[in-house]
Amino acid sequence: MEALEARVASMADLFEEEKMKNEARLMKERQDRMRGEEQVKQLQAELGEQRRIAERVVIENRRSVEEEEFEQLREQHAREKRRLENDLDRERESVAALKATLSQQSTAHLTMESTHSALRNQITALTTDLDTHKARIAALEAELVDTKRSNAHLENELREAESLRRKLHNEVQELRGNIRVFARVRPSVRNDSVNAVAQGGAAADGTAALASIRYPNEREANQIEILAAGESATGTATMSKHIFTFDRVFQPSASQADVFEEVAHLTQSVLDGYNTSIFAYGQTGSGKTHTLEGPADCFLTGDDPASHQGAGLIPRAVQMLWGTAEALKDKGWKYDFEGQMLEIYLDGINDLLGRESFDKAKHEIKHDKTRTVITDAVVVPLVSPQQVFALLEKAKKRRQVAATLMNERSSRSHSVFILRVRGQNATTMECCDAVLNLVDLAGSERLSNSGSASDPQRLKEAQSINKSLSSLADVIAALGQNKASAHIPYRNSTLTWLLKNSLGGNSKTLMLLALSPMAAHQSESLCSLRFATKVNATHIGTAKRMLKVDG
Ligand SMILES: Nc1ncnc2c1ncn2[C@@H]1O[C@H](COP(=O)(O)OP(=O)(O)OP(=O)(O)O)[C@@H](O)[C@H]1O
Repeated sequence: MEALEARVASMADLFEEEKMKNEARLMKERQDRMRGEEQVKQLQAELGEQRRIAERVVIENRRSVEEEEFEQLREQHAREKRRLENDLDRERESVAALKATLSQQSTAHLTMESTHSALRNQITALTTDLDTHKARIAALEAELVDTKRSNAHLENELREAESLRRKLHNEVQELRGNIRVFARVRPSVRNDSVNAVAQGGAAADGTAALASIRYPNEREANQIEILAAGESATGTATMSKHIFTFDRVFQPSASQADVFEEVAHLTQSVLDGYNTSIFAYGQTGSGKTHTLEGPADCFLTGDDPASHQGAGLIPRAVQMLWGTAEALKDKGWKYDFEGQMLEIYLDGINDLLGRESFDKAKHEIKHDKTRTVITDAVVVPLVSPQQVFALLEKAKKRRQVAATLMNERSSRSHSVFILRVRGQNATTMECCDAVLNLVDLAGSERLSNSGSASDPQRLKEAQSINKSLSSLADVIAALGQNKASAHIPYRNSTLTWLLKNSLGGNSKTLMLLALSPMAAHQSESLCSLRFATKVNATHIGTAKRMLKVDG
């Protein structure tokens, strides 16, 4: 009990102690709270003060920003004002300009109105004119129809007249005999002076002396006269005059077109079925190739070498034959052409269109009644003048190759272009088959002038040329005897044997004698002129048309 009482007493002490501690703590807490509240009040007062300061700062900042903005706005307004003032000035100026334009345009408008009314009057007048013209055009159209009709009629008549002209030309040709000789004297060329200087025969001014040549019968243009210095039997110097008459003589001034004009009809007769041969004869350098072909690059002159003013007989004849064949289509004719290009050198044949660039084949010439065949030689169907020119150029190159290989042999070989023409007329059932030979003969100079004395190859060439040219003369002379039984020595040379079917009574022959104008060549010219005179004196009978009617 005592323990319990002691315990209660200690517990009461503890309780008292605890109570006192609590009160002390509560009092302390009250004190702390009172101190905190004071601090809070103080802080709140400070905070209020800070807020006021901050608000003042904010207000001041805002005011300064607003002042800046105000300043910017003021400047912007000032700028805007200036810009507007400028715009206003400009607008004022443009209004002033527009006012000026307006006043001009009003004036222009007034002018235009008066022009307009004048034009309207003009239109009325023109409309009246137009009506008149329309009526006139209608009348002219009617006239044109009439003219076309009468043109067609005239064209028909012209075609018939052309046929008649061709027939008459052939008849005249037949009456005059079928060998014609034309002589052509070439102008002096630069090479003449070069050669004369080289041979010491040039005049003091470096030019070569010209032969004394005259053309007595200007109107007929068929005579040439050469005045040659010589010696009498007693040794006195003499001057002899040699006059030669041919079918036509061309002076150095004659153009290629002038020469062709005279030869055109003859070449054209191949379309009528006449075998025709044209030989260019003369000494080396006398103008044979120039007359037949033209300048060196004559077949390379664009698409149409025949239109070149220097073009020779061959390109012109080819162009004309194709043109005429085309025109004759209206009359029912259809023509086929084929060609061969050969060279005769040392009496042998070289095929200039052969497969090899230098032909080594041995060719034989075979004849039947109308046709001549050269074995192993190329025959090319020809479809256009351009194709012919290309082949002629090829042949020319081949000849040059051979010439380079064989020392200028082109002057010492004959070149033969054979153009075979076959025609058929579906309306009349006529058909024809004829050949045009265009032959550039080798230089005709005599042995003494051919440089053959010192060179055996030259001697062989010169002998071969002489043989073939004299065979040609013999054949022509034999044909001139006009005897059915006469022996014609065609076989004496490859040239005459090749051309057998195109020489003689059945065909037309033209010898184009080329002559140099130079004094140094005068004696050769006289020889050529004498040869041509013999040919000209030959009268070969009537040419026969190689024409038959089918059915
Ligand atoms: N009518 C002419 N007009 C202008 N030049 C010409 C005329 N005839 C010839 N010639 C010129 O004279 C020179 C000799 O002519 P070309 O070559 O035709 O002679 P050629 O007789 O054929 O000679 P070759 O026997 O050597 O073949 C060439 O330069 C040629 O251009």
